[in-house]
Amino acid sequence: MFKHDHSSLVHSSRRASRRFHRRPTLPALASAQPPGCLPAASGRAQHAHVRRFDTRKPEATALELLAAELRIGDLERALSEAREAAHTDALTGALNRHGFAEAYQRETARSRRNNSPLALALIDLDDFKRLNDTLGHQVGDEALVHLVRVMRSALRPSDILCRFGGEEFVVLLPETALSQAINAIARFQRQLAAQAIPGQEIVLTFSAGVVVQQSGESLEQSILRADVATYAAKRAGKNCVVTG
Ligand SMILES: Nc1nc2c(ncn2[C@@H]2O[C@H](COP(=O)(O)OP(=O)(O)OP(=O)(O)O)[C@@H](O)[C@H]2O)c(=O)[nH]1
Repeated sequence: MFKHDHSSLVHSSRRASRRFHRRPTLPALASAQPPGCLPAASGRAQHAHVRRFDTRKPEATALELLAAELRIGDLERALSEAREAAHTDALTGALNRHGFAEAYQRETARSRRNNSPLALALIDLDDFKRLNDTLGHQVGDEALVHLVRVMRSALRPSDILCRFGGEEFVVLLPETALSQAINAIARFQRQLAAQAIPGQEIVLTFSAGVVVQQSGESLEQSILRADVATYAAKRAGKNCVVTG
């Protein structure tokens, strides 16, 4: 009986000790007591508490650091996705106006620094309203995606492509003189004519106005000249390139 009582005391003491050591190892964040404050228990418990603080704190810190690093990684990914979304047209993946404005600043600065020509083309799909009206907006959207895909494959990787609005796109061609820009856009025209919209038997055509940025000219002024040239291309019967 006595022996039994003794062993049960030992067992209950060991169980208490195991329970104690199984407690969470990140206590400082959630504890009602300030760090280092000893519980109102026996001297034995106080001793255990001090030991727990001394030996487990480095472990807790490593876990906290790891959790913080993972969280920072998540936040960086979310930030990069938000930045991308703010600069990109959701339908086609081309830059939107905001993204284009940034790219334009970068390219005009480079063009000035290197004294190299910077060409700009305004591209406006022909009879897009008719396509929407006859085949529906869904096919109209697919046509826009198709246009951007073909344009990407036809142009240089360094050329910058922006959906300016609706069925109107702007392409910035760095280090490109006027005659080279006309050739590039005409090549794109030929490639587009050779590829129907996937699942449809329709090819797209567009009218384009091409300019080279003049010294001291703003983006708005370049776009206006390109717009006048595009309008001239429409009046000339569409599916052609006019310079401004
Ligand atoms: N499917 C689709 N259609 C769009 C989108 N944005 C604009 N449009 C349509 O594009 C059409 C543009 O019509 P218009 O400005 O008359 O131009 P167009 O029919 O191409 O005529 P031209 O430029 O003279 O050849 C309108 O019907 C718009 O609704 C879009 O994101 N998706």
